[in-house]
Amino acid sequence: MSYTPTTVAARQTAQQLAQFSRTLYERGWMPGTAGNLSMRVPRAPGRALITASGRDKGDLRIQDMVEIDAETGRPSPGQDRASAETSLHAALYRTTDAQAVIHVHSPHATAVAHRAGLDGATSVVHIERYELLKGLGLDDPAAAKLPVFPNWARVDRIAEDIAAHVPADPGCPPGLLIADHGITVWGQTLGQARNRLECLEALCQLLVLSPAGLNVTRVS
Ligand SMILES: CSCCC(=O)C(=O)COP(=O)(O)O
Ligand SMILES: [Zn+2]
Repeated sequence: MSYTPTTVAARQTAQQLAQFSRTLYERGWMPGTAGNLSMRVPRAPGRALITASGRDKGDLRIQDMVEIDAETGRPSPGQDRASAETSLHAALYRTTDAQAVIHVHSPHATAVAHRAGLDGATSVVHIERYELLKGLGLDDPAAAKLPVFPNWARVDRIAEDIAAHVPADPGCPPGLLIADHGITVWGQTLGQARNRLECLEALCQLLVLSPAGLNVTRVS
């Protein structure tokens, strides 16, 4: 059954998600139904909305959202199928201060995720010196260690890797890559998450353009 908001805050959240999704789709970052967005619902502790699975992300409506428990990803009963990647969002709500999470398949981040992914192990891409690092809100804006997680077929396993790594690494930016797949970014608002996404996508573009190549180290 399609989603019907029961509060003004929930309606506004659903509208925001649909609008952001359209913008990201139009940039070419959510091609062919790829990508998913979620946001905690203001004044509804523990609740979040996430995009339904398999929808055209350039043409979402309020009804295309699914209400979930933010930290477990469990959907409220009787709704459409939540994003297949809901557990990634839940892992970030559980382990960070995220209020909003964006997952897209933007081209440069995905290219870096393809090159830097290791077979069955987590790695980090070292990003240094670029001014754009200041857009990530890190304690040390001179360097970031962008993690790259294996793209396990079982999405819950990727979520377990994320929950184990992200809170444990102080150099970890508010974003991560999944090998051969895409990028996930979070923030205190959807706007902040989008700005961080723009910085990381631009940084990945610079890494792809740089003749120095990628500086990748293995974590596990
Ligand atoms: C067509 S891309 C394959 C699935 C994916 O990676 C994605 O981001 C979209 O999945 P969802 O279930 O959220 O539509
Ligand atoms: Zn994806």
